[in-house]
This record gives sequence, structure tokens and C-alpha cells, in this order.
Amino acid sequence: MAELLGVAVLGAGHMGADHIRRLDRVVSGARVAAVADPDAERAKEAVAGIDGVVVHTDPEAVLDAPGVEAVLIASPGPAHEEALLAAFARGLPVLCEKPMVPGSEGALRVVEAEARLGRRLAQIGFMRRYDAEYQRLKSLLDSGRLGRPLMLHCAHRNVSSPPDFTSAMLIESSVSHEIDAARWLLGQELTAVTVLRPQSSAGAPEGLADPQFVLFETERGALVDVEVFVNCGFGYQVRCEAVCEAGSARIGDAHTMVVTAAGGACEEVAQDYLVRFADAYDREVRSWVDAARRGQVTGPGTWDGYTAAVVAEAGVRSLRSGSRVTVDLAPRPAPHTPAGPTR
Ligand SMILES: NC(=O)C1=CN([C@@H]2O[C@H](COP(=O)(O)OP(=O)(O)OC[C@H]3O[C@@H](n4cnc5c(N)ncnc54)[C@H](O)[C@@H]3O)[C@@H](O)[C@H]2O)C=CC1
Ligand SMILES: O=C1[C@@H](O)[C@H](O)[C@@H](O)[C@H](O)[C@H]1O
Repeated sequence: MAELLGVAVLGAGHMGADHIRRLDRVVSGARVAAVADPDAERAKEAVAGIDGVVVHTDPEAVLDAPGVEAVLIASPGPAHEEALLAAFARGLPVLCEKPMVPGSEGALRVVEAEARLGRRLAQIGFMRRYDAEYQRLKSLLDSGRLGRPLMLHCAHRNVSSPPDFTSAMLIESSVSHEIDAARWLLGQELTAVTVLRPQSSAGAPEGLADPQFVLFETERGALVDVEVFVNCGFGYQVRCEAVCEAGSARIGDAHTMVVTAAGGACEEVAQDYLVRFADAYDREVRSWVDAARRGQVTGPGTWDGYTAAVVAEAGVRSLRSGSRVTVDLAPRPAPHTPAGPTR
């Protein structure tokens, strides 16, 4: 391994450009070796000022570029399966943005491909596991001080949705974070999902079912509700309150500045995830780079990505039918043991 881990970044859009900046300026131990984006101008813009980066429109070509030792996938979800399999074929460690693969069949193919390699190669970009507030909540729940968790109340609000956002993507793209966070916080699988649709907001694009109310059941009888509202207009808010037998704990309120002036006080609200979760993305990528340099892969894996895809798919079925839908996971392929959520 070279002194600095040479990373190929696939996709130079919002997340890709932010990860390129992070690899170049924030995380020590890595360098951006190559970037692929079908939009060549975008890729060039994202690497402006960084020396020695191979830029290409073809993702496969950059995986074979000199000095590439690891891959960060930040292309749109439908491109992830092909990119993951190409990285696996070359034995390269991967950090893949969520959703790992939108759709359970493709997600299972990725799990099976990695299992055939007999070693982990992929970390999935569920960055909330690296957020300081989520980590504090998990430690508290794991300590048992509040007794058993009975319910999680979650809210996930975006200022506005991208132009191509569909009603299904509120679950597949946005709620995928709560699906992973709930499994991780509770250490339980989600077993059923019911999606309810209040009347859509006038602020949402025509035809988009926004907001939605999603209710998950878990294997040991807890309930997780998620209000997802991706055109709320006023800010980026991600909240989670755990209600336990002997108390409750809430996160998501405390990363702001309070401005007092002219006889009043107001709190600033973050406008997007790149601000709210900046530290979490830094920790996530740093942890991936450090592990790759040790020859390891840690954090949420392909099984977590697969499970999120299955639960999201059940959620989309419920959104369309209005009924409760149960979650059916395939048997977990060896050598991914032990079964159950990664702790
Ligand atoms: N962890 C998080 O909080 C977030 C994760 N994401 C995820 O990051 C990924 C990218 O999302 P954004 O950056 O918001 O999208 P974006 O649309 O801003 O950028 C995607 C880029 O990928 C390029 N692209 C398209 N096909 C490609 C291919 N086959 N190979 C390489 N590049 C390709 C596009 O030209 C575009 O420049 C998605 O999986 C999304 O769900 C997005 C936002 C936040
Ligand atoms: O992953 C993300 C986006 O893809 C998704 O569209 C947003 O709703 C989330 O807040 C953000 O974290």
C-alpha cells in the first residue's frame, strides 16, 4: 500500500464532490487518485486544484487507473450494483453511498458476490452510525439505564426534494436512513411496515405523496414511527426520540446557534444534510480509510444494505396498497455471521 490510500470516486455530484473535498482536505491517509462521472465538466470542477487525479467519464476505466486502491461510490443508486461488483472483481475495498442498491434482488446479488469472496469489501454509507448524537443515544440504550426501548419517534424533514424524486424515494432514499438507524439502535430487525399518507403538502411537486407517515414493527415488539416530509420548506431536521420503560431520550435538537436580538430569540435551522451531518460524514470516511489502510473493512455492511432494501421495498408496497406489509429476509449467506443487525 502506498503512503496515502489512492481512492477512485465514482460520481461527482452533491455527495461525490463533498467526499472529494473531504478526502483531499479533511481525512489524512488518503488521496483522490481518480474520479469518474459521465458529466466530464462536473468531474473536472470537483477536482479543481487537486493534482494528479485521473478524470474519466467511464467508471470501469478509473477503477483500473494507476494508484487506485479503494473506491468511493457516490453515483445514483441504480448505478451502485454494477460499480460494487466491478470493485469486488478487482478486490478493492469500497465505501458505497446509500441506498446500497435500490431493490432487494440486486442488493442480494451484492451480498452473495461479497460472500463468495469470503471477506468483507464494502462499507455502506449509513453515516448516522457515525453521528455523535446517534452514538450517544445508542450507548444510552445499550447501557440499559432506561430499561427496554418501547418506541422510537422519528422525524426526517428536507427543505425540498430533487426534481426527479418519486413518492417511493421518500422511503427508498430518505427513510432508508431511519431503517438502518432503528435496526442499529434497537439491535432488532424490522418485521412489518405500514405507510399512511396524509394529504400532500401544497409545497410538494404535483403528484408527490409528501409527507408520509411510516410505522415499523420490530421482532421484539417495539414500534418505530417516522414522519418523512421532503418539501417542508423551512429546514433540514432529523429527530429521534427513544421511549423506554424507565425514561426517554431525544436527539436532533442541539446542533444550532441561538440568536437573541430585538426582544426575541431564534434558533437557526440547518438547511441540508451536508451541514447537519458534516462531522458524521468526516468520521465515516476517516474510519473507512483507516480500516482500508489496515487491510480491513468495518461499519455497516452489505447485509445491512440488503436489509434496508427489503424493508424499503415492503414500505413501497404498503404505500401503494395502503395495507400492512411483512418483511421477508432471505437467509443470510455464509460467511456473514452472526445473523442479525451489525452492532
Ligand atoms: N448519506 C447521505 O446523507 C446522502 C447520500 N446520498 C446518496 O449519494 C448518491 C449520489 O447522490 P447525489 O450526489 O445527491 O446525486 P447527484 O445527482 O448530485 O450526483 C450524482 C452524480 O453521479 C453521476 N453519475 C451518473 N451515473 C454514474 C455512473 N454510472 N458512474 C459514475 N457517476 C455517475 C451524475 O452525472 C452526477 O454527477 C446517491 O446514492 C444518494 O442516495 C445523497 C445525499 C445524501
Ligand atoms: O441521503 C439523503 C438523501 O439522499 C435523501 O434524499 C434525503 O432525504 C436525506 O435526508 C439525505 O441524508
